[in-house]
Amino acid sequence: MTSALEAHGLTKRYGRRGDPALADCTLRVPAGRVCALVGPNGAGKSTLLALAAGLTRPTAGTVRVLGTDPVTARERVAYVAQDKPLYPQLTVAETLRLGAELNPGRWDAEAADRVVGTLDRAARVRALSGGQRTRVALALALGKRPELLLLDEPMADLDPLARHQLMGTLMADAAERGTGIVMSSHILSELEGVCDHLFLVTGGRVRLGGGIDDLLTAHTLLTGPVRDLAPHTVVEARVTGRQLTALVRPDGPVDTTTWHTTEPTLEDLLLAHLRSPDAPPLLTPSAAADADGAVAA
Ligand SMILES: Nc1ncnc2c1ncn2[C@@H]1O[C@H](COP(=O)(O)OP(=O)(O)OP(=O)(O)O)[C@@H](O)[C@H]1O
Repeated sequence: MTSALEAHGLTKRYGRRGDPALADCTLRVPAGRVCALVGPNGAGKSTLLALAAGLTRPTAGTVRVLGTDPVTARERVAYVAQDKPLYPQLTVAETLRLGAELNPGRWDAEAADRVVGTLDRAARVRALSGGQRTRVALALALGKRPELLLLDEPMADLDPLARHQLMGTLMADAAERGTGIVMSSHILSELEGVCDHLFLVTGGRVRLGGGIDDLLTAHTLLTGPVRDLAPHTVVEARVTGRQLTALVRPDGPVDTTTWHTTEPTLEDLLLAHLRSPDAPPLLTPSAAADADGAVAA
């Protein structure tokens, strides 16, 4: 099965000095999935999206999009950058016309129109609010009928109602046409129930990646007495008085006579990994790409 995005040893260094923005990333996003890219400021999320969009070249390693190199894939991919670049002097209607002209044979005026919603078509882009501009940028992206949408913090400046509405439109479209989506976001509540895949990036490295259900079931929250947690892999352990609370990746059955176990929420999982930078990385099989470039089963 073709991957939406596949990276092998992908590294990006902007200058000669300092740490790379992205370091030796090997990952795979299966086609047709809705994938979240999360991580703190400066983690490398935008860099990964820009590499996938073919806007910048890797310093080392490779990235492939829809089975080909990102520049060749551009026609089949829509990318909405964090700053949503648009022509400020054009009206909304002129911007949509430009979208149609730039995408002959592909343009879906109806889809673009749905995203623009009630926005005044005669308004100039420069007179729009940040959230309204986001609508226009997303309309251009969706109107292109892409096979893959790369969205860099798409909902950051939308009000809650608009966010909910637009997310609904995007997801309905993705479900109907099998469009893949890879989007970065800081808003965890925006992702839960919407995304089926997730990558957590910190310091330019992928810490966690795969199907969200697989990631959740690979972890267990334990509470109980302060005891050795071996043989389980400990992501985070905290002691309050005589009680231990730990997020572990079980290695074999957990002793439920000693520990009370629950499945973590997505937020538990992400926060524990963010607080424990030394926890070993984990990619589930669907997110892992073999070192020789072949896709893992
Ligand atoms: N054009 C650039 N020139 C130099 N350094 C850059 C450039 N773009 C990004 N960086 C650096 O690369 C690192 C990763 O930045 P990136 O924008 O990819 O992070 P991010 O995870 O998207 O952050 P945020 O959540 O704040 O948007 C940061 O240290 C940033 O300063």
